[in-house]
Amino acid sequence: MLGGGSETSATTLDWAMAEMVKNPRILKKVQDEKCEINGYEIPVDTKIIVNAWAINRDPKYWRNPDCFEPERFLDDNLGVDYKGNHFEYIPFGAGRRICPGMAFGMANVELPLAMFLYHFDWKLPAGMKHEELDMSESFGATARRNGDLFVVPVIKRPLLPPVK
Ligand code: HEM
Repeated sequence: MLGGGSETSATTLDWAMAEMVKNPRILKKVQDEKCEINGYEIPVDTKIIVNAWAINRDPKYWRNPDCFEPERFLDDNLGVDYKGNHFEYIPFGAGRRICPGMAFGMANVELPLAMFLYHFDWKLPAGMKHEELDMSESFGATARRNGDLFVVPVIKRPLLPPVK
């Protein structure tokens, strides 16, 4: 393992340096190279934040991007999942810094949501109409709802059978 790991890298470095000093044009080109991505020059120490919010709503990739249409993910042709393989949908990020808690996060969301929907029906309070529900977001590390959500649970399938 030591031989396989050190000899190979040392020989490659050795030859790379030999080729560079023998070809000064290439040496200079490599030394002059700066970090440039898609035509943008990225200076050292730049902090870059990926705007996942905008990417996940980009009309170039999403039909009716601002509409709640979860059925879009059932569409076989879409073939997009949340696991970081499809860059147009990155709720957990992608690449080597992808969210390491993805499986835990999914269980944390899916299980309670399934139980909320299976055991209860949900109504809005005081005769509020569903189209009146305020959906504005607040700014922050996560896009939380602007105000608290008030909903009235109506038992549909109790956890325990009714006592006789
Ligand atoms: C629905 C739930 C969750 C969502 C939507 C979510 C989303 C994200 C996103 C977008 C990132 C940034 C990824 C990137 O930089 O490309 C991230 C990073 C991270 N998440 Fe999550 N996350 C969730 C749950 C969790 C849970 C349950 C844990 C821990 C138990 C967790 C731990 C972390 C950590 C440690 C990082 C930083 C990883 C790094 O920078 O290398 N997350 N998450």
